Amino acid sequence: MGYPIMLNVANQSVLVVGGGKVAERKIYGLLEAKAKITVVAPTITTGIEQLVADKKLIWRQKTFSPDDMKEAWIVIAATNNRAVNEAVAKAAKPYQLINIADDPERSNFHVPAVVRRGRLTIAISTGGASPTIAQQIRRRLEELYDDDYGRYIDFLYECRQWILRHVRDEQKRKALFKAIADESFCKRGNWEEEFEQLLENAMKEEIRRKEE
Ligand SMILES: C[C@@]1(CC(=O)O)C2=NC(=C\c3[nH]c(c(CCC(=O)O)c3CC(=O)O)Cc3[nH]c(c(CC(=O)O)c3CCC(=O)O)/C=C3\N/C(=C\2)[C@@H](CCC(=O)O)[C@]3(C)CC(=O)O)/[C@H]1CCC(=O)O
Ligand SMILES: NC(=O)c1ccc[n+]([C@@H]2O[C@H](COP(=O)([O-])OP(=O)(O)OC[C@H]3O[C@@H](n4cnc5c(N)ncnc54)[C@H](O)[C@@H]3O)[C@@H](O)[C@H]2O)c1
Repeated sequence: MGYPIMLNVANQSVLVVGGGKVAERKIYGLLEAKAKITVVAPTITTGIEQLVADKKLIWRQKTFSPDDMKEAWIVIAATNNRAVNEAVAKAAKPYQLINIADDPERSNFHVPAVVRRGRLTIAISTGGASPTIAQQIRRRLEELYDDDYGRYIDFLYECRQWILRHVRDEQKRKALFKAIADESFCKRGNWEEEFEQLLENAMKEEIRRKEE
């Protein structure tokens, strides 16, 4: 059973061995997370070519050699050659994070299907049982949690920061966090106005208590 974590890969070196369809898909996910990507492959897809032209990553046009792995924190082997993918697995140091596209057993992490909505991230893994099912579940969740929901999550983030900075009373904080995370609050849709109203009521109470 995998241990799920959210990895901060911003500005970290990632090596992708292979430049085909699978490599391209993983690269898009890595770029979203702002990783510093090097691709080693004799040929690349037109999608990856475009990323090279836009200076989003570095392409070394060559076949893999173990030296390519020196700087990398994360290594993804996605060539169409089993022996090459195996050579990548063999060259990995114990502290490197490694994903072998055709050999989950030799990988020390798997890539889940992902839904992103603002600050919300939902990752789906079937533990190697069926990537196709992971994709199906992603599509269902994408319908359930639409872009509007992402805006709501980002609104909650702003509120939370404000509350943490300005509301001292712990009970009051908790009550506010709970109120804005309520399903009916989300559904009514007047988030800003209702939040202000909630704050006003909370502050009134504070003033009244001070006067007593
Ligand atoms: C979720 C997703 C993320 C991503 O890759 O970004 C992902 N695979 C996706 C799609 C997909 N993969 C495959 C198909 C073709 C249909 C089919 O075979 O079912 C499709 C569908 C398609 O392409 O449409 C084939 C396949 N995949 C693996 C093997 C090797 C093996 O199992 O031995 C083979 C056979 C290769 C062969 O036969 O040669 C292995 C892995 N694929 C994983 C992740 C990891 C386990 C995740 C989990 O268990 O949930 C794991 C272990 C390693 C890894 O790569 O991290 C992404 C969907 C993203 C999305 O749409 O949201
Ligand atoms: N994990 C997954 O999600 C998933 C999904 C489908 C397929 N697969 C597996 O992933 C692998 C790649 O599939 P694909 O469809 O992207 O293949 P592809 O044929 O589209 O691309 C293969 C890439 O590997 C490169 N390559 C070949 N030899 C190389 C070497 N010695 N050094 C560096 N690069 C080299 C090629 O230049 C090409 O860019 C296959 O083994 C396939 O079984 C995995």
